[in-house]
Amino acid sequence: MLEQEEIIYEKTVIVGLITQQQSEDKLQEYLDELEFLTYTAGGEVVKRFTQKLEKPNPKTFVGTGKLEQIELFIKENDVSTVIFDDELSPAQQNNLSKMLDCKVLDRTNLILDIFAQRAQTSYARTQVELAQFEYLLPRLTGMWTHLERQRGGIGMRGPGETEIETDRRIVRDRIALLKDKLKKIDRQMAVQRSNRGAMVRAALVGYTNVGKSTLMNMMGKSEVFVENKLFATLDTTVRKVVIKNLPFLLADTVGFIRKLPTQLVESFKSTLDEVREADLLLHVVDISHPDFEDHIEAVNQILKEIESDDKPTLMIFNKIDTYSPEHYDEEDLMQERTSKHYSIGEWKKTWMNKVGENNAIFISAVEKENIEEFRAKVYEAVREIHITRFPYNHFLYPEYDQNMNDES
Ligand SMILES: Nc1nc2c(ncn2[C@@H]2O[C@H](COP(=O)(O)OP(=O)(O)OP(=O)(O)O)[C@@H](O)[C@H]2O)c(=O)[nH]1
Ligand SMILES: [Mg+2]
Repeated sequence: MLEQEEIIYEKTVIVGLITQQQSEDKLQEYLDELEFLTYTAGGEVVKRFTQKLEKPNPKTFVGTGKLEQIELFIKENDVSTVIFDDELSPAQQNNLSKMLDCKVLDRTNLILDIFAQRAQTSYARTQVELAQFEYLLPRLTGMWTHLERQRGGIGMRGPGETEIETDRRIVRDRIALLKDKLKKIDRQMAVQRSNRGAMVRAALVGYTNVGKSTLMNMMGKSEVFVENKLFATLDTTVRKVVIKNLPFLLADTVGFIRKLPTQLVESFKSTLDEVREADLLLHVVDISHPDFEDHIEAVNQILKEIESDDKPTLMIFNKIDTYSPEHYDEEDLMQERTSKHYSIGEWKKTWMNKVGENNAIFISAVEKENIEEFRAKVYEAVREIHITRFPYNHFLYPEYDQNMNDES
């Protein structure tokens, strides 16, 4: 008999602020996401704490009263971890872990932790480790500042300082070593990429958990790890795909997220090279997610950061099978009709207007809805690039519907 592995989830509370830039609704969305991240990392959120503040308290992030509430709750409910929705400064992190006497994490921490948990290959592990050390380095300085203040400067220049200096040196050395290691792997990967010849290269990009790997499996008949958790994919997988005799390369890539730690974007640069060097992007969107438009924004922002925002792009709206608009009551004169009430048809019109009729596709990868249209539009987009690159074999690849019957 198979032994069932029991997963024990750590009891966790999450904390976020309502500020002028972050309305209550927005905060709840962020906290939903933070809760999903926590679950992915192995935590169970038992309570959310929120507070209205103009800006975070520089010492403790939340105000004193709120902190007392949190402390009490933690004691009474045996909570082991508190996670804050924004990046904490080294000082805040120190103060909070002392005062709350439990594990204190922030969003960056949590994401780094998930990446560390999920990194499979030595390449991914190296990239994550580098990001973790980059995150740690300024925090070692913070630890020192805190000791210095506590025990005073004079007479403290003994072992304390040496210790931290040593720690910092170790971390810096480690960072240099990891960067070196990555450089070597990068060179190998670049060679691999250049060996792939002149085939058109497409990359699946998008927010985490939208269905990129599911689509990849569907297209490439390959088995890529799919899971309803965040960041299932950390390594780029490239497969040769053939639609109607036209071969091209398709890459599945790491999912993006709002407030992605900068350390991660940097250390994952080489993974993201696959995106940077792609001829065509398939930007996958989970239309059933209430914040999908924010997700598109966040993805576009990261594409801009890696200088890939000007590539030909197909917008793939996935999971139409689970999309349901909010109910709109026409009798209710107080209620305004907004995009939350749009039908799939209305979204189609909106996006086709925005990006062009051929560049917006609405599908369900799981229920296999509209897959024929998806294949046709991807074929057309690849073909477009292909015939610009190889004008002489134009005739080999006719328009999609001219060879509909010739299944390949
Ligand atoms: N209902 C529904 N679920 C889907 C669809 N496509 C994918 N999913 C589910 O969405 C979840 C995430 O799918 P993945 O393919 O792992 O998503 P991903 O974009 O690769 O995620 P990361 O690698 O984490 O960035 C899985 O549980 C899939 O089964 C769809 O069309 N409809
Ligand atoms: Mg994936």
